[in-house]
Amino acid sequence: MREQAVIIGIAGGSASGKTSIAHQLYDCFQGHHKVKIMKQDDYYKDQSHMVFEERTKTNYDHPFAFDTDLLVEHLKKLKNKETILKPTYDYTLHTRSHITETIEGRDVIILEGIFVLAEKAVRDMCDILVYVDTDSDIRFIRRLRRDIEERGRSLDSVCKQYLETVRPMHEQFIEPSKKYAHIIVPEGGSNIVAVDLLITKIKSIVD
Ligand SMILES: Nc1ncnc2c1ncn2[C@@H]1O[C@H](COP(=O)(O)OP(=O)(O)O)[C@@H](O)[C@H]1O
Ligand SMILES: Nc1ccn([C@@H]2O[C@H](COP(=O)(O)O)[C@@H](O)[C@H]2O)c(=O)n1
Repeated sequence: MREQAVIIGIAGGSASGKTSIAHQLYDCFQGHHKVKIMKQDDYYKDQSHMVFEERTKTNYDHPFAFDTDLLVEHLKKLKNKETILKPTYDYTLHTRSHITETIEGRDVIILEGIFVLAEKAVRDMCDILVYVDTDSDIRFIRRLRRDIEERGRSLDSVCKQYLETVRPMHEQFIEPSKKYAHIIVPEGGSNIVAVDLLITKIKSIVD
């Protein structure tokens, strides 16, 4: 087994299927290796000093919304299989939760998030860079359903946020970051062939 962890970065638009692919990779490797899924969203800046109303106005699709310095610091430690104390995020409150997770050294780190490819310091930490490419209408429908069911949002708030920030920021930052990908996966987690190829490639590095 390698002395350093292998870091797989998975980027793509909101609701493109990053989490689904991350879980498929996790399920494949976890019996043989120590694996951890890391969510870039856990590194959204803490906003507990702001009132809730103010937090709803943040642009969550701009790089400034993230504490990228902390994420990179943690990735460096994870690369060397050192332990980190990872923050966790609460989408219903728009800020960090009080829970901190201790993550000990792992062989494989699967990092997923909208800016994994767009942020140079983050992508430079990854051994394999994946972009999940799913059409925007499909992503919007999935996001609408998910945000209402799981993130405590209303139909109006999802539509407003999508038009005001999610869509323009996707076009400005996320879509252009596709050029940094080693592998582009159309149709997200339902693309079994692409996920199989990805698994084969990761195995060749890890084993
Ligand atoms: N291939 C698919 N077909 C139908 N729904 C999907 C598919 N992939 C993901 N979803 C759903 O879409 C939503 C977003 O998927 P997810 O993998 O969490 O995307 P991301 O991590 O990119 O935001 C989730 O509710 C998930 O269940
Ligand atoms: N308080 C927040 C924080 C983030 N978001 C949205 O989450 C999206 C990223 O997560 P995915 O699982 O969809 O990749 C991003 O587009 C933010 O708009 C939010 O709505 N509220």
